[in-house]
Amino acid sequence: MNSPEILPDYAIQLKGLQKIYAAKGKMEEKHALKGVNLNIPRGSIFGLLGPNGAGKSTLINIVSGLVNKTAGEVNVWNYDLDKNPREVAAALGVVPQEINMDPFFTPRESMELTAGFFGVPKGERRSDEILEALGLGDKKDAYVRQLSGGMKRRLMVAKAMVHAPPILILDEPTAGVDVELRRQLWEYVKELHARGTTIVLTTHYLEEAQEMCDQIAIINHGEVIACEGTETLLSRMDRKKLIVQPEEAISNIPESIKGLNIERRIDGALVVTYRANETRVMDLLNQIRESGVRIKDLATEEADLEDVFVSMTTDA
Ligand SMILES: Nc1ncnc2c1ncn2[C@@H]1O[C@H](COP(=O)(O)OP(=O)(O)OP(=O)(O)O)[C@@H](O)[C@H]1O
Repeated sequence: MNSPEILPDYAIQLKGLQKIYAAKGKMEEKHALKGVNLNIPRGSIFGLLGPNGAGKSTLINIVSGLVNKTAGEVNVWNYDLDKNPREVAAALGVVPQEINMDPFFTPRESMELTAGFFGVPKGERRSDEILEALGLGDKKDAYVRQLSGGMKRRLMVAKAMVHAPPILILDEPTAGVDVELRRQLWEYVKELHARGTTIVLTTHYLEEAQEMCDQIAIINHGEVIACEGTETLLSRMDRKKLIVQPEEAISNIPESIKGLNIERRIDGALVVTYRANETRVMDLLNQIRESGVRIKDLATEEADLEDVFVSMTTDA
């Protein structure tokens, strides 16, 4: 696409974005987005996380023009969605959650059709190069119906990149994709990012988000409840875990340490979650020892995104 002269600070900006799905039949009206403000910096790998039904797909579908917003502003690559929908579409490559592809085309044909749709001149098309990069080089001329689920998903990514958009949006890109293919997909995404593409992704795999994303927004019930650098988000959570392996198996947690935030794992280990700011590990260990538990081994773990996510999205 023709980039505007001045590169935007933000790839995507949302202001007061609202979506109300009208009541239909037995379905009640649903306020799916309740005034979302979000700034997605150009050049970031931005993770959009939230429990099922939080509003992530609604948000992505509005930005990509599949769902009409009820109120608010959407700005993509300095273009207003209401005023310049075509420029917005050209700035985005969108990989939807569901695989939707014509089974009677080959990957190469499918790429060429999409390129034609976006008006990419023949001389500028890079279909083969993109298919190659996604590990589909030897499947270029196979019918889509002959591809495995993981291959189809990678073809969706390839198609989204056909017009070389500066922003790539991936909605749950690795659901149902095996480990090896996931790795391959992420390698390609990282490569695109290194070349300057802004990446926005939703994922249920928090580990993946933690590894991939430099910024993360957490959405819950249609509202953004956190939006920060991944490191900052993790450091805000001063929770740690102390994992104690007892000398002998314990059937019940001793009364005197039940007051701690303690759990017994399936493997018999006792896991105490504590706040590093408030509690010293030595004090915990002393309490455990005094309760009669003989300690065979121990370890500590930092909080991960999973902990942050659970603590933020669990309703009190
Ligand atoms: N077309 C629709 N009509 C009515 N309600 C809808 C429609 N699409 C989504 N919703 C509702 O809006 C809310 C947000 O849904 P959305 O799909 O955006 O969530 P999500 O965070 O993407 O969830 P998931 O991770 O399960 O895809 C949900 O309560 C959902 O039931």
